[in-house]
Amino acid sequence: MSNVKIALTIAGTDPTGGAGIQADLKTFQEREVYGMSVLTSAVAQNTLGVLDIHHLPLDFINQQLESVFSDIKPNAIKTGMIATIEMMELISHYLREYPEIPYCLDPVMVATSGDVLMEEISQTIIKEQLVPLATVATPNLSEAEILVGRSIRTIEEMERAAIEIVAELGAKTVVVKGGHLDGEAIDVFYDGNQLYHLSSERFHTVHTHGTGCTFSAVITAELAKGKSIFEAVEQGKAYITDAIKYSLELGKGNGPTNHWGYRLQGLPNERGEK
Ligand SMILES: Nc1ncnc2c1ncn2[C@@H]1O[C@H](COP(=O)(O)OP(=O)(O)O)[C@@H](O)[C@H]1O
Ligand SMILES: Cc1ncc(COP(=O)(O)OP(=O)(O)O)c(N)n1
Repeated sequence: MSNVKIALTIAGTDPTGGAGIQADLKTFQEREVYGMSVLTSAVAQNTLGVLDIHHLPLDFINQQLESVFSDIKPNAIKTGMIATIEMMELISHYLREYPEIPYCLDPVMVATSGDVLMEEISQTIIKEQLVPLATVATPNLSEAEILVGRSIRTIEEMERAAIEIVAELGAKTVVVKGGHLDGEAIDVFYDGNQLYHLSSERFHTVHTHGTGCTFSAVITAELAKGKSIFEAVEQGKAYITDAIKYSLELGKGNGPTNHWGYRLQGLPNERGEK
């Protein structure tokens, strides 16, 4: 029996490879876990934005899930773009069947480009169906705002939202990501008992497409290896920091991060920063 650890992502696509399933699989590979993927929506997008979205038929998503679970059981699961209520219901059914598998919920709602990746009506359902199943949820500021129903502009407000997402919405733990605030890049982690700040310098770059996907994919990979949630989140922060620092300057808009950036630690980046 193989000892290899296995991570599954259930998400949409990015043909330019910076976000979605493509980013998740690259990250799984870099973290040395075997990556599997179930596709929810095919998205025509690039570094400038989203052109079009095609949702896969529900039956076909179900067949993909059946293909995976009837053959190769993952050690951890991540969900990204789940656009419709029907998809959420289907996926939550599988998650409930395997409560022993750690689950990282990246509640993807809107891309950095401003394009909507989830039907508005599904925003309520994600709260009810998916958040309570999450081992760790990783909302960015605007997603956390939708989850708690008020604006979040300060670290204290991030902390209050983190506590509420665990205590009232039922996630086991949460990271409220501060990528869209100013100053240091501070994420707030709440484990149900204690609040932690994960901070890094802020890089002044437009190349942050897919940061959230990549961050949550690292967390999933580390959970698949049996790491604690805190260790997984710390690793996610270290990895995404290097991925942004050594971003590849690709595309005409908000380019992707560098999924092998952590291997370049200590070297100067494209902007001459060490
Ligand atoms: N310019 C930046 N410099 C350093 N870290 C960043 C920057 N932008 C985002 N991050 C980090 O990347 C991760 C993803 O955050 P965020 O961009 O808020 O998520 P999303 O991509 O879901 O909007 C977080 O750990 C955040 O702190
Ligand atoms: C298919 C797909 N899933 C998720 C996203 C959003 O990715 P995220 O990591 O939040 O980064 P931005 O795109 O918002 O920079 C996506 N774009 N596509």
